[in-house]
Amino acid sequence: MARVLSLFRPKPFLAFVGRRKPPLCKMSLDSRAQEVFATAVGAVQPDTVVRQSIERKEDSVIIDGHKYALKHNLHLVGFGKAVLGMAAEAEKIMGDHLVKGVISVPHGIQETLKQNGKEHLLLKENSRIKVMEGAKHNLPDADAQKAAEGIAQLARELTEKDLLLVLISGGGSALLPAPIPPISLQEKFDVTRKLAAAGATIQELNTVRRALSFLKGGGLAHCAQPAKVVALILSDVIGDPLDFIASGPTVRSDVWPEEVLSVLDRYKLVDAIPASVKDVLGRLSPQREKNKDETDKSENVHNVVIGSNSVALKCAGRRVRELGFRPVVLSPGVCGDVRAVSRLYGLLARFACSREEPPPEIAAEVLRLGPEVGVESWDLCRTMQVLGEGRTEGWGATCLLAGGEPTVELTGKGRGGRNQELALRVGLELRGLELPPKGPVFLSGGTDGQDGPTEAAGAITDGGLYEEAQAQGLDINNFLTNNDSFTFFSRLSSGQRLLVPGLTCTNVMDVHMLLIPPIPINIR
Ligand SMILES: Nc1ncnc2c1ncn2[C@@H]1O[C@H](COP(=O)(O)OP(=O)(O)OP(=O)(O)O)[C@@H](O)[C@H]1O
Ligand SMILES: O=C(O)[C@H](O)CO
Repeated sequence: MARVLSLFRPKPFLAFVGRRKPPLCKMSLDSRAQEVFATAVGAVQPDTVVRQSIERKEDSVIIDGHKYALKHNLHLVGFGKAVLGMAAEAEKIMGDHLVKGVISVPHGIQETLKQNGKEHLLLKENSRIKVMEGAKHNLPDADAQKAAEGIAQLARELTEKDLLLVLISGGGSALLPAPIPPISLQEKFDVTRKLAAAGATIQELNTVRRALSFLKGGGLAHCAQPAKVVALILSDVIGDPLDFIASGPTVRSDVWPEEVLSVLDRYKLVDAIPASVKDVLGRLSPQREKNKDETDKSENVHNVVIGSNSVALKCAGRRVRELGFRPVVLSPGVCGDVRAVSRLYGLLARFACSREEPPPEIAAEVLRLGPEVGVESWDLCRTMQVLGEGRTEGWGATCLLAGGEPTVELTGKGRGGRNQELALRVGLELRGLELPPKGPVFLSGGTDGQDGPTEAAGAITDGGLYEEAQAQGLDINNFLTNNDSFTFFSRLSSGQRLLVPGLTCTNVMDVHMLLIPPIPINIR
């Protein structure tokens, strides 16, 4: 254990923050990749995104171009993994105009933030916001349900003079459970757990959650009527769909029982659903009725995405330029099986490093993979154009940036995560792409700092991975078959390739990075 822990000292990741940096020419590609990752994560810190989205002007605030008068009428609720830091910042900005608040945040988060030296993300002692911790292991529980009740209660008490600020981030669904009776919390949990285990997407999961909950799918905004509602949202879903992030509690959405049943049917779960769920779906959905309510005024609700994977990639792109690379952002929506995604990055690296005009088969395969990995042909063509220019016109080093959330089909019982598995697979794809002095480097990291049930956020690899592993007696294929990427990277070179930023307090899915060094003149 002591050996494993020693791997997790946040070494190079934070090593550059607040210190004089080594000159660019002395920084390795790996160090630059870590620095860019740190910038991406820094851009979407909960306090930063809230500060950037609220402009305080005497007794009013401007949010996304809308002005709201402050008359000691502001109430605050929130739910999600990044919400504590968001709430702390919002309270600082709103001062004593904030009357009262309730937030539902992950179990143990306050203690964890203290231990990680992140006190600035905690509420002040005399805060008017009540913090309720729950949803241990990201699963809805009685504590989270109590918090959801507190949040609903606060919303119900509001009048037309009030303004409700709703802070939302990933993990919000589990932190705001409010099953529609007669469904019990356990029954609702069982349905979503079975769906998740069967491989349902977050859109499918949240379609079902919205149908079974009072507060999701616009239910919270409805409770707050006739008050004005402003929701600040840190997105952890590809494409930033307001109605799916945390199951859209402030976004009116119709619930169609047929749609919910078709999701359950797709995963062969219709027969397994309890009578209470059938009962709720069988009746005209309360949410559907509620959404037809004439008093539900949508102009009273304003939803704003204040942080996302795109925001993180944009800032990362600026840092990439400072670090001597030409940035190209492929897409913030990379998804699909990790094998297809690793193949894509391998092909793009081959395309960029090709000594001559790359064979047309490479571009053709890249374009064929597009739909499988959620990337438009247009984005693939644009990216290949930049990579091609880098090669033919001597642009120097290039850095491809992307984001999203690929999936891993679990076949083994090892310890790992999708970022570490992706990095491992890309390392194999890069084999043989050695350029003097070093070939392309690939980084994949979860912006929340935690990749699956491991202490790492991801890993950094290059084409030398296979030989390095062999020399140390590690059989890569065995580790891959067993989904044991964390054990692999922990053992390889004393864990040096692991990316271990520690708790980041935010979550905008994953960041991928392919750093391509300049192609030497003699092989261009
Ligand atoms: N041994 C493993 N190897 C590879 N991937 C794994 C392994 N174990 C779990 N995973 C993957 O990790 C993912 C869960 O990762 P994680 O806990 O980082 O959640 P997340 O999707 O980032 O959720 P959240 O947004 O709530 O943080 C699942 O997609 C699962 O398939
Ligand atoms: O809470 C949720 O539903 C997921 O994190 C997606 O936002």
